[in-house]
Amino acid sequence: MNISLNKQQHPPEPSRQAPLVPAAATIAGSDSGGGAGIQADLKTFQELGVFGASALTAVTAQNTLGVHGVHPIPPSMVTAQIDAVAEDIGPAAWKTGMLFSAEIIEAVADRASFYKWSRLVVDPVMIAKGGASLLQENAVQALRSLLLPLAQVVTPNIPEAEALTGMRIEAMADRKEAARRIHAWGVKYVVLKGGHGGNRAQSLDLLYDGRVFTEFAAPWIETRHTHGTGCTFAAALTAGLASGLPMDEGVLLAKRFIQAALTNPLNLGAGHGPTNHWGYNRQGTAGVFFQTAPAAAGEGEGWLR
Ligand SMILES: Nc1ncnc2c1ncn2[C@@H]1O[C@H](COP(=O)(O)OP(=O)(O)OP(=O)(O)O)[C@@H](O)[C@H]1O
Ligand SMILES: Cc1ncc(CO)c(N)n1
Repeated sequence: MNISLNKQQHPPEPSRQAPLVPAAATIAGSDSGGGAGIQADLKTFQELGVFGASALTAVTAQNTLGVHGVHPIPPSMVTAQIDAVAEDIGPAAWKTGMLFSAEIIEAVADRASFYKWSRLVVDPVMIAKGGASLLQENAVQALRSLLLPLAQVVTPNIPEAEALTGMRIEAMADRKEAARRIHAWGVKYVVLKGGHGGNRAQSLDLLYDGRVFTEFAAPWIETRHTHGTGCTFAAALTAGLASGLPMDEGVLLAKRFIQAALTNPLNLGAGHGPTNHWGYNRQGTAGVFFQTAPAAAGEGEGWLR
């Protein structure tokens, strides 16, 4: 029998039938330990009923104790993966995670504007939990000037927001000022995550749409199993947007998902263990509070669901 590995002469006819599930794609690095990066994204998509596609930006040798090595993918290969997914699968939402270099950011921004993605979630990954750098220093500027203006939403943690804006963030007023500055670069929504906020009573995330601040708060969970919380949170938001949720409901879904994923740890690894991606569907979660600010006179304040 003759087996030919040659490329097909004609691309297969794309299906004209409506897909049974929404699709989303992640442009991110591989975490060999399975708790963060592309692995966390795809597991989260799957748990939330969304088909996951991917474009790999880097391979990391990594576990719960640290990052042992980083091998970036050539930018042209990142572009080729995005084109392959965009032209055939047509995801309803895209997410970026570890992008590593200014060259990869340029390639991704080029594709984002070419395909005019309306639902693009940018998680500005910079440093792994153990302290290893996942974004070269000279790439922060590229992220800010090339990618953020094309994003629907950006999800920095506090150190990332500090690196992007160059300001110190301590009080709530600083968080709001940072969100305002980031929003001014053209991104439609900013979610400033509070996992690094130093408040051991609650974890509070702030959504800013250029007009109103919405707070999403949940009880703080004392655990060392926090590897990949940022990736998982942004992936859940991406899945929500791919499923047609408006931004505030997408953030609420993400907050509930990460709360459940932190609640029942899997006890894997000796360091920062992975979160439990099954938690949301197996255990569910309660106690995520939301309020719009200014919260004066109780306007728009309350339990969302
Ligand atoms: N111990 C905790 N208890 C409750 N919620 C938490 C805790 N740690 C993080 N979160 C929540 O998890 C989400 C991710 O936040 P975080 O600020 O930790 O992201 P990150 O630093 O980008 O994660 P990573 O280190 O994986 O990149 C946010 O919704 C945050 O409020
Ligand atoms: C590949 C990868 N992406 C993102 C993070 C951030 O958690 C990580 N540790 N590794």
